[in-house]
Amino acid sequence: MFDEDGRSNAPAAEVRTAAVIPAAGRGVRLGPGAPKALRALNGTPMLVHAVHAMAASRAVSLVVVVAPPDGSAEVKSMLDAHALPERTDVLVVPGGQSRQESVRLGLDALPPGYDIVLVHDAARPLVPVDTVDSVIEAVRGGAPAVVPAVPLADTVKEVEPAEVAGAAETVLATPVRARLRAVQTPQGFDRGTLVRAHESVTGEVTDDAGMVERLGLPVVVVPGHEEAFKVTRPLDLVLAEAVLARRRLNDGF
Ligand SMILES: Nc1ccn([C@@H]2O[C@H](COP(=O)(O)OP(=O)(O)OP(=O)(O)O)[C@@H](O)[C@H]2O)c(=O)n1
Ligand SMILES: C[C@](O)(CO)[C@H](O)COP(=O)(O)O
Repeated sequence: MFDEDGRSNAPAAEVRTAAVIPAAGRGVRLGPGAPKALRALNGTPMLVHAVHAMAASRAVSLVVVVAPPDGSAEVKSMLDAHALPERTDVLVVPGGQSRQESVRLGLDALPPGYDIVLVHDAARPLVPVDTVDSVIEAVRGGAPAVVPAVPLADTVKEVEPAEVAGAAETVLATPVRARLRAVQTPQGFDRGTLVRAHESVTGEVTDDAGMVERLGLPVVVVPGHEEAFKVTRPLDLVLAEAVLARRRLNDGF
């Protein structure tokens, strides 16, 4: 669908979209307990919220869940207990040792016929459907890679990391905050571009769009959303449940 320079050469209307959800992480920063994606938010596993957030978009017709290595059966029964719209199929595959490996395993399991791929953290269970749709729309519009992002509230410093744990760090620089963005998921891709990135880019990367950047292709930014935050530390669980409570109030029940 895209040539080597990232230019689109397919009509948008024929394109089908799948979402890959890496959910195989432990959640070390969240503390002891079940793998993070399987932990409950208001009684429903975080992963189930994330799958439903993808399925809320009418454009998404397949969700590939990348489960904790020994957790595929548990994930399947969790998903069976929470019906998805009829238009949405689900596949569950076991994950790997790193997020990058888990995403690649999800991509390997994608059947033909899906030309746009979203990659969405199970750890961002509350992303609103409008954000998902903006990402898809930008890929349909011709971008090889799209990220949702929000401006930063804090000033950011680049530091020289301490050589010994606990020692003071020193500041090297203060990047201009107005040029910085905190990047969220789902990140959206032309499938061929994402597969090529995963085949050819090695070394440490913290997101999929970063791999596309290394191919020298443009990554387009669309507005993210404050509710698309990543559940990483214990306080994030409290915040996520508060967001769900606010949504229930706004929905009138
Ligand atoms: N081997 C891994 C590691 C991470 N992930 C997924 O990647 C997403 C973002 O990762 P992160 O929030 O860092 O999750 P964890 O790796 O579980 O967290 P931690 O670093 O605290 O252990 C999560 O949905 C997580 O399940 C994955 O599928 N496979
Ligand atoms: C992909 C990501 O959510 C974009 O912000 C983030 O980089 C994942 O980082 P993590 O350390 O694997 O949580």
